[in-house]
Order: sequence, then structure tokens, then C-alpha cells
Amino acid sequence: MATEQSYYPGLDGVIAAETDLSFLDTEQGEIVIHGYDLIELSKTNGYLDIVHLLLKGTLPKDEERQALAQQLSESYDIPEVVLDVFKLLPTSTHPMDALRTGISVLGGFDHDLGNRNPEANRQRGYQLLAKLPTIVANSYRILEGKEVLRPKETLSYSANFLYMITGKEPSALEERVFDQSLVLYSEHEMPNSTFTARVIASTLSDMYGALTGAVASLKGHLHGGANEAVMYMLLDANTPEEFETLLANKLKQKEKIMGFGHRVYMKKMDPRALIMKEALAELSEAAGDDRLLRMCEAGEALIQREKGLYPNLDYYAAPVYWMLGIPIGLYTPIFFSSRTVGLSAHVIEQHENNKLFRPRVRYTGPRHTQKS
Ligand SMILES: CC(=O)SCCNC(=O)CCNC(=O)[C@H](O)C(C)(C)COP(=O)(O)OP(=O)(O)OC[C@H]1O[C@@H](n2cnc3c(N)ncnc32)[C@H](O)[C@@H]1OP(=O)(O)O
Ligand SMILES: O=C([O-])CC(=O)C(=O)O
Repeated sequence: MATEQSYYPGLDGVIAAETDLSFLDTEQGEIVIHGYDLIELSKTNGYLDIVHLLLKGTLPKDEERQALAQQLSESYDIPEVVLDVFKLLPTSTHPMDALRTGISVLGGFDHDLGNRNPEANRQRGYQLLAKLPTIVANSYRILEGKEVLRPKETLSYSANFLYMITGKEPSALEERVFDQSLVLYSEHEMPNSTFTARVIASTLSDMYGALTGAVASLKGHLHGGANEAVMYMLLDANTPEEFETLLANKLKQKEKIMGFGHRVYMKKMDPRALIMKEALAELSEAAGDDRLLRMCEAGEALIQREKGLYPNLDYYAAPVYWMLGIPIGLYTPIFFSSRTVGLSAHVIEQHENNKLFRPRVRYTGPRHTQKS
């Protein structure tokens, strides 16, 4: 083994895997998802199309989309035991921790857990996709002391998800915007959570374990947790001017501003953020209230001017979710629920072509013995 080796803190720029699932092409400005640009797809295709693309490799024909919707809706319900476990959790449990627990419990109901062949894993992916909205919405309901809402099989995937969260069936605009947010969150190459899932899967551990670890990764504020942190920041101000002052003070204190910056697009706007900004404008117009939009735009301009940084998806997804009436504690679980499709596809790929992840270190500690 060579003694002088390269070290890249945070694995910045390191190629960690080969994949045919996705690639951030910053030169062409594309988020390539199995050959298609996610941004273009988000304008023309729904979330279930992305599910089909990532798990089957093609965009679905009409009958394939219908069959997928049918298959998922038949599995929306979750075992009663999962709900009973949520009832045992302290009410102070973070919704991401409840979600992590829920996925972990689901693993116990899989009687073919040791089977890692691609088809078995794909079916697991579908089961998780079907059940996660029910887990996300109802773990939160139980923690908040609210009644459990059973899924409505007659609603579309996204309409049913929103219904279980808010307790009312969404309008066509709300359903479309929410579905678009799921498309944008569905897959993004090799973020920390996907790397976590692949590292776990590389020991030949199972999909539930890989996704449970990924929940913990995605919870952090430097990753998925930023969307809820953005909303709390917005709620600390009432006007664009107050929001600018709040951000300027944070910069003075050398605080990181949630919703800005990105390991891959540090000096550009995350293209997904632009789509959510447009959705926010649409929701603002429909509501006759553009206060949040104006605050976000003022914040965007200030951080660009002062730091040369641009919004990432979480910056504009947060006010969109607020305008859809979604409780803040569910923003990150929804992100994870959408990302389940990308994560499942990565676990399948890792198991199909596995090499154990086991890097080395640059040792900086003492040596108390010396062998000549
Ligand atoms: C959908 C998603 O998960 S997207 C990510 C969501 N996360 C956030 O929005 C959290 C806020 N953003 C950040 O913390 C970072 O931009 C990250 C974690 C996303 C990327 O971080 P890294 O690639 O590790 O870059 P790093 O944090 O070292 O930043 C590089 C420089 O830009 C600065 N910077 C980066 N992001 C920010 C920010 N949001 N606010 C203020 N300064 C920032 C850093 O302070 C650093 O400056 P320095 O070189 O003077 O020390
Ligand atoms: O790519 C990243 O590092 C984080 C991110 O935007 C995502 O997971 O969607």
C-alpha cells in the first residue's frame, strides 16, 4: 500500500460509486435521471413516472402508470403494530425519528429479508413507497394527539399523502404543486443520505437498515433538515425588510444561512429551487398573499449580494409547504419519503454490483511504540 495518499475532507469531489441512476451535470446545467433532465421532467411528468423511471428504467406508458398507481394504493395501509409503536414514543420525539423507527419496525414484517436479488429489492421499494406517506402523516398525528387517518385508495398518490397530512382533500393546484415537489426531491446523485444508504447496503445489510440510516443522515440541518430550519427563520420576520435585517445579523454572527449553498452548486442556483420559486409565486397568486414570496426574494438577493451564495431546493420548498398547510415538522419527512425511490434504486444497484465500502485514514495521533 502506498504511504503517501490523497485525503479529501468531506470526500469533496471524490467519485464514490458508478451509477446509471443520476448525475449532476453542472456544465450543461442538468440533473440527469437515467438519461432525462429532472427539471424538464418536473414540468411534464408526475412523481409516479419518476418512480417507474428509477425502479424500472423507463418512463411509463399510460397502462404501466395505472398499474403502478394501483399496486401502490393496494399497499398504502400499515400494520397496526407500527401505529402502536408510535403511541409508545415520547410526544417530544422528532418526526424524523418517528419515521426512522417506523421504517425499522416495517423490516420485521418482511419474511424474505435475506433475499437481496433486484426483484425482491424492487418490491420492497414499492412497499416502502406505498407505506411511507401513511407512516409520515400518522406518526405525526399520533405524536400531536390527533386521530389516525387511514389512506384513501381512491385518491392519487400525492393527493392521498396531502390528505393524510392536512385532513382535507387538496385542490387540483395543491395536488399538482405537492406532486412536483416530490419529483424534485426524488433523486439527486450522491448526497450524504444516499452515500449512507450505499455504505450500509455494501455490507449486504438490508434495505430497511440502509434507509433507516439514511433517515438519520437526511435529518441533519446541513442536509434535508434545512427545509424546516428555513421556515422557522422566515417565521422570525414579518416583512421583507425584517427578513433582510435578520439575515444580515446572522451573517454578522458568522452563522450559516439555511437554504443557501450546496456542495455541488455552490456558485449557482440549485435548478430545483427555481421551479419551487415559480410554484410559490403560483400559490401566492391563488391565495392573494405574496408576503412569503417577497420575503424569500429579498433574502435571496441579500445573500447573493453579501456572500455570492444561491438558494438550494430547501429554501423555496419550505414556504411552498407552508402555503400548502403542511406542519413544519413534516417538511423533512416528506423530503425523505420522496427520496425513498432514489434510495431504493441505489440500494438495488449497490447489491447488484457490490464492493464493501471501507476507506482508510490519515492518522494524526501519537505512536507510543516504534518497530524498527
Ligand atoms: C436539499 C439539500 O439537502 S441541499 C443542502 C441543504 N443545507 C443547507 O441549506 C444548509 C446551509 N448550507 C450549508 O451549510 C453548505 O452550503 C452545505 C453544507 C450545503 C455545503 O457545504 P460544503 O460543501 O461543505 O461547503 P462549506 O460549508 O465548507 O462552505 C464553503 C464556504 O461557503 C460558506 N457557506 C456555505 N454555505 C453557507 C451558508 N448557507 N451560509 C453562509 N455561508 C455559507 C462557508 O462558510 C464556507 O466559507 P469559508 O470558506 O469562508 O469558511
Ligand atoms: O445533493 C446534495 O448534497 C443534497 C441535495 O441537494 C439533495 O439531497 O437533494
